[in-house]
Amino acid sequence: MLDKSGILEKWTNYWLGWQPRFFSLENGILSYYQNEDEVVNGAKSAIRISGADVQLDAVDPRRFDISIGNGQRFSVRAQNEQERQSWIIALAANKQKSNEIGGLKTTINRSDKNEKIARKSTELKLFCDLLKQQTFELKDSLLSDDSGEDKIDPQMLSKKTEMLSVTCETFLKTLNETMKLFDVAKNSVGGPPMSPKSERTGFRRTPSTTSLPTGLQSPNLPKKTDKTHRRTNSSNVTFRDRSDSPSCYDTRSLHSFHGAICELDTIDSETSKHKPLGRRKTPDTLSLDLSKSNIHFSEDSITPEFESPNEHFNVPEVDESKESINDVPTQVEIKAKATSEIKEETQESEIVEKMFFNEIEHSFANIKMIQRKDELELPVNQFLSAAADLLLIIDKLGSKAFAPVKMDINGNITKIRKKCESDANKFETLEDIVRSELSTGTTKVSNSATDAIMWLKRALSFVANFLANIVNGEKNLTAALQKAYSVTLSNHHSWVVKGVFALAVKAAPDYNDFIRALSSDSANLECTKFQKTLHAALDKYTSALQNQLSSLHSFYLTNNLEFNKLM
Ligand SMILES: CCCCCCCCCCCCC/C=C/[C@@H](O)[C@H](CO[C@@H]1O[C@H](CO)[C@@H](O)[C@H](O)[C@H]1O)NC(=O)CCCCCCCCCCCCCCCCC
Repeated sequence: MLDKSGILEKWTNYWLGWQPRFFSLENGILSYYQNEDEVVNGAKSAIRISGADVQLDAVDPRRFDISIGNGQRFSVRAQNEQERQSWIIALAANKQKSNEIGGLKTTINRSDKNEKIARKSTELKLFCDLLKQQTFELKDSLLSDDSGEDKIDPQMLSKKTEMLSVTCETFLKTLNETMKLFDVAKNSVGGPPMSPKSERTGFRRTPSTTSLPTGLQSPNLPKKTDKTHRRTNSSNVTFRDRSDSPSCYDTRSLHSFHGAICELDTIDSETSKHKPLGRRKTPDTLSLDLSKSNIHFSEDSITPEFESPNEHFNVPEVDESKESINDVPTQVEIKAKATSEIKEETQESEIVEKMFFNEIEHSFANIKMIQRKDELELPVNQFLSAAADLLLIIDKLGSKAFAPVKMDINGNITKIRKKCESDANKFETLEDIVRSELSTGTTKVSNSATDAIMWLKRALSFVANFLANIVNGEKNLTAALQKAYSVTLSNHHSWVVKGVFALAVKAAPDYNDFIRALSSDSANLECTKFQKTLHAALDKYTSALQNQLSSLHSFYLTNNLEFNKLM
């Protein structure tokens, strides 16, 4: 999960206005403290983010509001727009993750479809922000600097465009999924089905604000010409409306939500001037309550002060899932198990050939480190070949979302190889290469091999950590990746790359598909022997890689080469 902490200004009341507070987002809980020193004394308040809805303020680029249900919300301001984006991504990733873990439990009685739509909507908002930011970054990297010199770095450019294309693809995929969900939701409340053509493409023509299909438009919904009832802004997805009828899962609400998603760019922000919060009454607001995954009219949403005596921990109860009482195996099942065990015995000899680890030519598990003085060092060729072979698994997983990862690792392997080829010195170990750059003072020059080895080390640490999580029994790949990311790469990444990570993780396969990718097509994943053998091989591979990386990392630390510029 993308955890985050730092100072945000929180709206307190009209007397005190915006006050700096220390916020911490961890494991799906957003807590805040008077200041960082107060963390030891416990939070002033905390909310579970899975039950909250985050809204960007359309006017103030630093501000966002967090609705915590029952019409309650609080407002905060980041230091700048980028910092706000970074919080939004962290909140969205936490929300997404919390929902994966416990979302359905907390909303057991609510419509699954609406829950999904709500999540998709949050994701779309996030991707939209990411797209904008990545486009600006791309533009920036294409502009010459003040000296008039061309500062285009082809490798950097291609990395950025690759990441942008991942974001675009995921955005479209999510939009497509959202449209399908809408269609299902609408059909289930009596709306017309998609036309065969739009069904095929997954997209439909977007009704404009004034032209929702006749019959779908509520007489109470705002008319575009009616200035007093314009949409307030694009991000809040909140409408002014005259209606006073609260209604969950209302056909009319679903249609207006559909319109909202599709019209993000055409929404009028004229009426969106913000009153600072405090106790503010916003009568007749038609809002999309994403946390509850339903869309409702709240007649009277009072915004409480987060610090008022009424503010509270809004951590919804989680229903424990009930255990099945039907776990005792029947005689037939016992027999079947015995038969499959016999089969497994006979398959045992084939198992060994059926795994990624035996198919690759170069494995970290087979690397023999080289003794130098008191230290063991890493043989260049063996290590780079093992890293290159690791990428084969990414090919097998097949998603384009992993392209930036492949490119990054491949790029570094190539840089290191080139360094070896261009230098008359014969480098036996990776450490030899770094020592050579240390002696010439070139470790920090652009495209140095020292830099490439450092990033390769970081990428592989991520992989090793991810695999260790699997070896330790984590069966949720997204969780394994997120845990690995938070302890290895996250500290080195800017919020844009963190966003790309959040997207790439969405393309992660499920556990069985991953195991299948590590096996041959004919492998029997159910077979216990196969599982044990695979587990042992994975363990061996991971431990070897961890040892090698830890030795390389010590070398970097000793030589003060580990630096922390955010990428
Ligand atoms: C199950 C597979 C899921 C994979 C999900 C992975 C998602 C990771 C997404 C991260 C995207 C990062 C893209 C690139 C970021 C770069 O900006 C960053 C910095 O680059 C460096 O910049 C330097 C300065 O200019 C430059 O000099 C240097 O050359 C360049 O590298 N790079 C990084 O942060 C490195 C990120 C690498 C991420 C590695 C992920 C590897 C995932 C592999 C998973 C497969 C595991 C299966 C293994 C099974 C084996 C048995």
